[in-house]
Amino acid sequence: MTATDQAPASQPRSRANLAPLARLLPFLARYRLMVAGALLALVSAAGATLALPAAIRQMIDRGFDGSNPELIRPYFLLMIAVVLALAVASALRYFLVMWIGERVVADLRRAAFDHVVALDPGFYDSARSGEILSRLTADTTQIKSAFGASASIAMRNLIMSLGAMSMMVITSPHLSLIVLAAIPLIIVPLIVFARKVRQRSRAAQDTLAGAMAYASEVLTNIRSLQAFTHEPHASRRFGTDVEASFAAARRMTATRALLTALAILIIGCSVVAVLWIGANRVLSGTMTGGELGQFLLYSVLAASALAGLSEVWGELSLAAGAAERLSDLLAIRPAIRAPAAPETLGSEPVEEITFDRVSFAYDLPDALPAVEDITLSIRAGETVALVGPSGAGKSTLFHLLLRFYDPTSGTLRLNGHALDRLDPAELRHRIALVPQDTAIFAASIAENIAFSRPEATRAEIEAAARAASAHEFIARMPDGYDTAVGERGITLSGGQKQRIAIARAILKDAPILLLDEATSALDAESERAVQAALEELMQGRTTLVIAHRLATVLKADRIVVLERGRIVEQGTHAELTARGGLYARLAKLQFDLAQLEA
Ligand SMILES: Nc1ncnc2c1ncn2[C@@H]1O[C@H](COP(=O)(O)OP(=O)(O)OP(=O)(O)O)[C@@H](O)[C@H]1O
Repeated sequence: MTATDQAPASQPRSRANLAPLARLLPFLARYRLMVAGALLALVSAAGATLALPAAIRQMIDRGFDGSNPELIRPYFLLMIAVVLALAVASALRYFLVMWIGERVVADLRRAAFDHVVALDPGFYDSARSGEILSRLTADTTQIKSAFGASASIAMRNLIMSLGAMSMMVITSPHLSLIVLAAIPLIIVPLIVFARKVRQRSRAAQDTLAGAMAYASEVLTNIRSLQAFTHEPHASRRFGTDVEASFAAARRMTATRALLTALAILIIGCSVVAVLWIGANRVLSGTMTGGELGQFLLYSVLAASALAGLSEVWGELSLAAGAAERLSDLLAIRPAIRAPAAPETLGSEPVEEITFDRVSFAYDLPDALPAVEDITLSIRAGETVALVGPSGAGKSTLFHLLLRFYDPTSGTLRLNGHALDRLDPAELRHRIALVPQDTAIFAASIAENIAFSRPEATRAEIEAAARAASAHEFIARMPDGYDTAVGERGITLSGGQKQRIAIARAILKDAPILLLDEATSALDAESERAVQAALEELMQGRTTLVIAHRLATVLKADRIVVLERGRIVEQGTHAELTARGGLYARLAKLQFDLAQLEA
């Protein structure tokens, strides 16, 4: 699966109803006071806006009849007071609502991140990490606008449209009837057009997301790209995607422009019609000029509030889609959890690791067991080498020991405690893993080593690096331990990365060591440095090693040979070679070369 395949799926989906937004109410409930303040500001601003036309009417009807110019003054003063209230309430509303939006989304991002990093590796076997990332970014941003700006606009427009329409009826029931009859004429075409705009904007977004996913894939693999001089092809492909997204955006903009023209035309014609009918009523003396002015202002307010509502509806429905996906993610329970009352290892030293008839199959349709009926006991301080063809189940044994998965049947124990009776964190504290591919983060060398123990002092980090034969190459770097290494350690060689991983494990100083030897060949000097570092690391620890090097196998106390998930042979190098079984064949094939090199 490529990032390109993921992109459209990771776009926020819109929802016909807004119910999923309610699932995020607990996040909002923490800030009740701010919400109450925002509502108060909202209602005050709407009230002030609705008071203006009434003040204007008084001004026209009383002030302009020419009998007493003095009468006009209090109305101007009143209007200034109303404008002042409007300004203060609007600013407050903006600040509070935006604050709530930003706060809720910050909480949501933290909750979602904490949640996804705690999910078990089994979840990530089937999940798309691109999609999870987009939930953390795109979906939360969508929700921010819903809880922030859009919610505020929607509520203001709802209150304004209801208020303005009520005031219209109060001002002139007769004219209101005419307007009410015209409302469907205005709204239906607008809704149809708005839907079209929404569809087109989705299409534009999806095309762009595809282009961006492709760009990110290209940048991640920039070296392969340039090695294969693939740049012109990549530029063409990206160019085509960007042009397609431009075309989609152009279509959306054209529809939107048409929608604007239509809206102005329909609303304008309705206002002129009302004005014409109203003017006739003023001329015939059944209505005052002020009344007509007031009515017109209310109808303009109501119309713009309704138009605003239809605009934010799209925004809110996108947010509802985002909220649904995010709350689904938050509702996933990790398969691996600490039991309610975990047994504890306390300060017990590691005495024995046992696999008791352990079988396990990955959660895939029709998956064969990755390991089957494994019975194995490893004593404290012992070094056991796991050997076997690719896919034999060696890494799976590591996954089970780290309790990334629970076995399908059988039990793993540490000092007699079944692993699922322990808190996974306590178990993992006792294990140091040196994987084949070292995860290097975009940070300094020191921070990368301290990954296994972030509170370690510089002296401890340096001691670990020395023990891992890494100090020399680090000291030669421009800023020593403070040298920043690129994302995924692009500036480090294979052997250097391995020694960083070993330094990490030394710093962790855990009693159990799981070592997945790297298969990639190193030059003789790096090889010796790594080997020396490993020997230092294995000192006094209970070690399980997936062995690819003859030197490692020769030093192991015991070799366990796996084939298709089962243990087929066990013994020392000499015993197993003498037996002439799978190990003898593998050793001949794999290690002859190594011996030649040595
Ligand atoms: N995350 C996973 N999801 C599904 N199946 C998996 C997963 N990891 C491994 N498998 C399958 O389980 C079996 C055992 O794999 P495992 O990685 O344990 O073998 P291995 O002996 O470590 O191989 P190698 O030496 O190539 O790393 C294989 O058939 C593999 O396809």
